[in-house]
Amino acid sequence: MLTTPTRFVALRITFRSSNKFPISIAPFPKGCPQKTVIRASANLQTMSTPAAAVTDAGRGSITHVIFDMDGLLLDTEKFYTEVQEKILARYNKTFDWSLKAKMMGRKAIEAARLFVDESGISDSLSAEEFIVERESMLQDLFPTSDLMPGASRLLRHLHGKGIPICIATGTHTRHFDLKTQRHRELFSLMHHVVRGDDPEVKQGKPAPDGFLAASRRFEDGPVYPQKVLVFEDAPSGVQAAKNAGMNVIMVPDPRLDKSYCNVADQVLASLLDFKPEEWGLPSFQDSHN
Ligand SMILES: O=P(O)(O)OC[C@H](O)CO
Ligand SMILES: [Mg+2]
Repeated sequence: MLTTPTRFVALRITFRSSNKFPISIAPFPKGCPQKTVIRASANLQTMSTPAAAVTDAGRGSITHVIFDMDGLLLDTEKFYTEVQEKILARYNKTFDWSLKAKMMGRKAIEAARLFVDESGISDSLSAEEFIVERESMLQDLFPTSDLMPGASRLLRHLHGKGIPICIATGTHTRHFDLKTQRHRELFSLMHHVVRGDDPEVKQGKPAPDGFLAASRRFEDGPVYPQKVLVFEDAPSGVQAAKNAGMNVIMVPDPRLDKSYCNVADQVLASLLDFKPEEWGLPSFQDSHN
């Protein structure tokens, strides 16, 4: 009989080798064996992964960079959390980070279905009703969005060095416009933006659609996946980048269970910790310290 950790290992290997993406991502149990970590692992408490832990696959050969937006460039995940906590409180339930981890990064309707189903309120509130209800609250919050630490420095650096950059976000166009309205100049540095309601994004993250569309739209695209570096904060987004065959750096919220960090090639506590030269990109001239 298989032990629980071994069962997780078997699922993991089947999943990766078949190149399929899951509908939902189950976390590894805490303390999963080191051998299940196919790429670099990192403990969120220990900040950035040592350079030696970065795999060789795309290292030194990155030519293009794709950014996630919510929770990575913009501090917007807190708005979703706040609103969802309020809604669940009405049903005497709490919104926890295991549900948050599954929802983040996904298209709105996909996240909404997870929310009502997994919190057990689907008999009282449909996914569609949930979206309508949270919308009025989010509309007021999104225009106040702040940048995440290091986002401006990194985007300006890569753009200034001529590295093509773009965004692949699960957010639809109307929310994108609200969230970025205070940051138009910075976001204008992007070569292009692929949003969740883009016709080429048939399925949201963890499907690779958004990242593959983003790769195709570079001037010299489609770019060979191993030459692309993706920055993500969400488990579904990290998996989407891997499903697209790309390199991925995860910058997770520290409250996210560390078991979600095993898929990324590198895990950083902040964009400020990124060292471009580890990936063959021009190094920063400044120091953030
Ligand atoms: O993290 P993003 O940018 O793909 O956005 C996804 C949702 O809008 C928020 O989780
Ligand atoms: Mg995100």
